[in-house]
Amino acid sequence: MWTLAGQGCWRRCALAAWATRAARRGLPAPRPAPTRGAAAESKAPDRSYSSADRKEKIDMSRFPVENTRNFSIIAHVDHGKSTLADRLLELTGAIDKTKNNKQVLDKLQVERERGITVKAQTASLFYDYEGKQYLLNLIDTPGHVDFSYEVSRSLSACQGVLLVVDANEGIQAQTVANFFLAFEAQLSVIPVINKIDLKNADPERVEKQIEKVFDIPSDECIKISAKLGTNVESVLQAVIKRIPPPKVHRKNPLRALVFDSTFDQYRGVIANVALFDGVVSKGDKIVSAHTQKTYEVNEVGVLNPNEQPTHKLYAGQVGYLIAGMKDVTEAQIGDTLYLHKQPVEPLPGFKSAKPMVFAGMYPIDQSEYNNLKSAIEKLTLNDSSVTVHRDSSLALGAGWRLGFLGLLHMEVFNQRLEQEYNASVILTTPTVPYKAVLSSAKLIKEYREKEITIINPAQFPDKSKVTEYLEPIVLGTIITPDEYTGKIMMLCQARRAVQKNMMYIDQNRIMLKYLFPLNEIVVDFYDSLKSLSSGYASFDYEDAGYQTAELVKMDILLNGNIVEELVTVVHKDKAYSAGKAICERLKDSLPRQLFEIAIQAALGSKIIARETGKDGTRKIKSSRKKTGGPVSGLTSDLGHTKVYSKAEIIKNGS
Ligand SMILES: Nc1nc2c(ncn2[C@@H]2O[C@H](COP(=O)(O)OP(=O)(O)OP(=O)(O)O)[C@@H](O)[C@H]2O)c(=O)[nH]1
Repeated sequence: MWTLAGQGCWRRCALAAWATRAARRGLPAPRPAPTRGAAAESKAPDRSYSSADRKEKIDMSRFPVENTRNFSIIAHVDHGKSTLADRLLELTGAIDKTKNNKQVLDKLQVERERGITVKAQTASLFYDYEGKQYLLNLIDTPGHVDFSYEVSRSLSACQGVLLVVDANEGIQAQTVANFFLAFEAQLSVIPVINKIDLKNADPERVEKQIEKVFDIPSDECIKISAKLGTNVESVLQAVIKRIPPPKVHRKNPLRALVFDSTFDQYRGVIANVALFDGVVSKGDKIVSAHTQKTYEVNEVGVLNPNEQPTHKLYAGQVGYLIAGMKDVTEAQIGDTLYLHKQPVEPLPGFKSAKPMVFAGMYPIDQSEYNNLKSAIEKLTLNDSSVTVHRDSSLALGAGWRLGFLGLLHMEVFNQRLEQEYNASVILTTPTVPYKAVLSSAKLIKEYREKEITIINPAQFPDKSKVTEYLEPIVLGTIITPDEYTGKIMMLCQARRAVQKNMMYIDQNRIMLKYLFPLNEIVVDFYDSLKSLSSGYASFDYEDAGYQTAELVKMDILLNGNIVEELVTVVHKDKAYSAGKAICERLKDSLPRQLFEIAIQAALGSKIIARETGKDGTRKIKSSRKKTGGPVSGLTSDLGHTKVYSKAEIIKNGS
């Protein structure tokens, strides 16, 4: 069994291993800052590669493996990753220095509107240092937990990371989660303390936190202001000195990992590749290990940060490749590309993402089904963490049941469908994936297995047909000033959480670890946590498997008829309060009718809550917030979101 002491022991072992590994890797101690002359020399970018010279193809053979570094920027949300990336792009001449450079790598409309990174973005930087030309491949990653799959994938193309920590906020929950992703991938970690220009910045306190939690000596921290550009040059130099070059072989046959891809309607699939072996150039015949199809390479290049064609790409380099793949199913993220007639052992690829919430997605009009299908296929090429199953509903017709990594992820996917593919959808109640161990021989025969996963509450099997139900659980990390600890503990208890660990990361900040049932945190836990800690507590979670739970299926009836799309699964102890909340919300949200509507929540044949709907029509506000906020479509949820009728959605056009 997992005990408090056990966990501490695990962390100590992990950190000890980390320290040994760092020492074994021979990470150099931080060197003295370069002399003014050296810094001034390295500051001048080599204009032969810069934005002024985009038409010339870059000769990538000028960058031997030992002069190549691949690194990601990781951090808690809003700690300044994208701002640091802007400064690094400016310093290396990839973009001109103007006041307008704000989060240049956040290219998607949704990222600009919400001010968050949702897609990892790559940029190849060219940098002269101590008389050598370096190729620095940077990947800017998202900070929010819902997009951590992007981070773990990006790390597979890197040998090191810049771990950015806000000098005022200090280590937060996602700093810890992201550090351990890098640690497990055995990457070199360079801690960067950002925002030292802030009035309340306390970089010395943050240094101590980093030493205590990650066992990284405080003199390895680099203190910067990404906003003002203070000391950013030393970050580039640390990348060169402390991150090892990739271990690759240019003389071996080509082995390229597709770590991201997008679909362009004119050019087909554009695959982002990291070359582990060999060379690839225009005209080469390549094979996809996944589909075994052969293609001719039309273009290769690097992102600087826009596409810049090159003659070739060499092992150790990260770039893009276009090879006439016209179908979105042809370029899978995680695929290995190799040269025709020179087969290689495919690279391990990526662990597939584990969806945390599922929701039904339907076209508003069934005649739009094929267009929506094509839009979902193209978008899931770019966001491979979304899982798609076909589904259908009596009221909504043919559609899909989509799996997302969280509610923000679901909202962002929905928003991207609207903005990038002009697709309007109806989205149903989000639900977490429950499991049931079947006892009914008939059902076992039907499903062909004893333990089934239920992603649609309408298909939740009756208690008489199962041995036990299981619910997904997560290990949550909360970091908070200690004055809020009591209130937070009460909140966690109310959410059926079990405390696993508690430690001070400095004099007045505490890190709590809890095992939570996923359905207790997926909707509004973060908002409650923020509000009772005046915004100071942060939260992150990771999958922790399943636990036995007393679950019940709750039907919602309108005038005695079960509405399949509103069926939910709840914990037995919370059924009454959840039923009451849903009925009350429905009463407020249903369109005005000429007659009374009985709104009921029922467990089997037993009615547990009732409201009478008369004139509850309310205008639907289409406000969007950074987290939470309504999604378009027919959604009730686990008792927190409004319920929109299909007619309302069409009428309001949201
Ligand atoms: N004062 C100050 N503000 C900064 C600094 N660096 C970033 N910021 C601000 O912090 C906010 C968040 O910066 P981003 O670069 O978007 O942070 P991020 O880590 O990329 O955010 P996500 O991608 O959403 O995780 C922005 O308002 C920046 O202007 C800094 O050095 N000093």
